[in-house]
Amino acid sequence: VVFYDSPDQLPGDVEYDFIIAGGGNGGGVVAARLAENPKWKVLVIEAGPSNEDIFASKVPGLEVQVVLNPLLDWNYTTTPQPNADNHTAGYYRGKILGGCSSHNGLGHTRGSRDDWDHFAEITGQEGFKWDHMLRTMIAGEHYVNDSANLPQHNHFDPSVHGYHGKLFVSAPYTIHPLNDLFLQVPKELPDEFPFVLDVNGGTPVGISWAQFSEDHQGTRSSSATAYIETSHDNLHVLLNTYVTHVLPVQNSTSASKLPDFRGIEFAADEQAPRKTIYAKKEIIVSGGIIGTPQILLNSGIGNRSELAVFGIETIVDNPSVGKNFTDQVSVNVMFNTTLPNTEGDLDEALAQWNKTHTGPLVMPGPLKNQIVWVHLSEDSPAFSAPYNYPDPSPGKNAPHIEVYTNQISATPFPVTGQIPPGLNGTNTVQLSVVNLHPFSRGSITLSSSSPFAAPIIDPGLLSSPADIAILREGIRSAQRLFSAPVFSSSVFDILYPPANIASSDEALEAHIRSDAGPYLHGGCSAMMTPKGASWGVVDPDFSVKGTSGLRVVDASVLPGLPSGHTQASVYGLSEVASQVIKAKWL
Ligand SMILES: Cc1cc2nc3c(=O)[nH]c(=O)nc-3n(C[C@H](O)[C@H](O)[C@H](O)COP(=O)(O)OP(=O)(O)OC[C@H]3O[C@@H](n4cnc5c(N)ncnc54)[C@H](O)[C@@H]3O)c2cc1C
Repeated sequence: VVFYDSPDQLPGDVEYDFIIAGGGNGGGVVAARLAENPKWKVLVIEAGPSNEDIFASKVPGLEVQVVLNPLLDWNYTTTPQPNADNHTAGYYRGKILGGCSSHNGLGHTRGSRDDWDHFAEITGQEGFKWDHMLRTMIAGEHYVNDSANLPQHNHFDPSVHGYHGKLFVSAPYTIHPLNDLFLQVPKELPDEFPFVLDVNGGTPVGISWAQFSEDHQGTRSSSATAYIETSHDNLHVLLNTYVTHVLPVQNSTSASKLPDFRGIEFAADEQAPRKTIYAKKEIIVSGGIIGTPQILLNSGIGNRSELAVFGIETIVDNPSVGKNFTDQVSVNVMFNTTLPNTEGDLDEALAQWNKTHTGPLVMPGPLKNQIVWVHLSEDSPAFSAPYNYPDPSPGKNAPHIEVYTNQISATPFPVTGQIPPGLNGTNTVQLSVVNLHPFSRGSITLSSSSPFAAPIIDPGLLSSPADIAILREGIRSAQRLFSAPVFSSSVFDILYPPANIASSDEALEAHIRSDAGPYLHGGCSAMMTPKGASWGVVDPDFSVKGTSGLRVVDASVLPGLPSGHTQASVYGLSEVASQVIKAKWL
């Protein structure tokens, strides 16, 4: 791979077959896969810097240092959320080669077979069917032992993993008494919390050991390290450069009558001169859930009346661009506990990581060892009278709820709601309860005619009352989990929200509205729909409706959210997109 740090360095005499706008999670995969053909020249244009010298991006436990670094993140904030007490939330997105895969929490979860079969059915993209997706994900994976070579028996199912692919995945864990307690729960409450041998086998409902995108050295594996850095010199990467527009080719000779969007305009910053180049074959937009709709809208692909407000000429009138944006919703929950707290000394941990690549910093958090996924039953109060909300889950293998422990600490996790008096000083087990399949939809819209201005980000948090009912039942599920007999002498009352609030639907609803935030697993803002559908942004072959020469490959094309964290889905769908694009040009 050849890197250029600014537009001035880009050679003027290279004709690229493919140009990719955004070198993030999806863009990195598709760039590297296309560059596997030595006859093709591929260019990636990425707004952020290289990941190579960013130490905190390598060390899983230093994730937050990258996320909160204003030079490596886009620092977005949502609009005030009217259904969540009007609060705003930070909406983090990586601005670094590898995108979010260079600064996320590394949790690697493929979703359920029901999610992918459903995605295939509603889009017509056969490659999304679970059986094909599983083969694709296995082929892309290089599963390894964790850096401390901890016992792995009964932690994973070797038959659902790949050992020769690009992305490193492993299952490190910290040693803590909670591990064995969690393993006892499936014996005591097997109906709601069965033991699942592998979090990534397609049937994830229950309690399983977590897996992470990192290698045998306890070092992050990302689309930048696993895909881009391992490519040959026919892959060029232009860093620190913004894509402002994709442009139609004038007097195109393309057989298609549709606008031929093989041009791309870019600049180092708002003051710098704009440059334009054209791809011989295709432009692929991979700017992520916010950057992608922003680039399309700036380029005149969007709702005509909304574009007119900013004086942008509409080339393709498509009202779906930037709409349907959705994210999972999480709330903080804390229980009183006598279990040992998980706080440690950062300097010591860093010294250990530097010396042996083991210890707490191998993990993105001190207690992310096991993940709990719950499928609410058909007669759950959320789906029964008086609420009778529809069930958003695509099938019995797809959980509605995630319960994920973060840490045990005497210091309350920062929360937006009121901390109950007396909580300080009590050890609390702190967890996230997440609604994985929200009905609520928001939008990404332009705020200005300048392509450099942050767009308006509205996740539409809790705009559907069903999402609140599901979160209520999620909190109650977490209460049932910690009421298992095995916790009788170690985990006690729910402290946040307090028990009297958790027991009342109305009080719990008010609490959820005050505490809920986006889980940063957004998707669907340039959603895939069947060919010929009157709505949606891309066709099943990832091409932008109403255009030629232009595709989108990133989380924005997801037709819904998976039952899990989103990066494995982005790796998987980007591999499928690469197969589709390669097949077209062979
Ligand atoms: C803090 C955080 C923690 C997370 N934790 C997890 C986790 O533990 N597990 C998990 O599975 N998922 C996690 N996620 C979500 C997951 O990382 C994302 O869903 C996924 O990586 C998104 O991939 P993408 O390709 O759609 O976008 P991105 O990876 O965001 O890629 C978009 C790229 O395009 C670039 N770009 C955007 N606009 C432009 C422009 N105009 N010009 C040039 N470049 C541009 C960006 O800089 C970025 O590099 C987390 C996300 C965040 C923010």
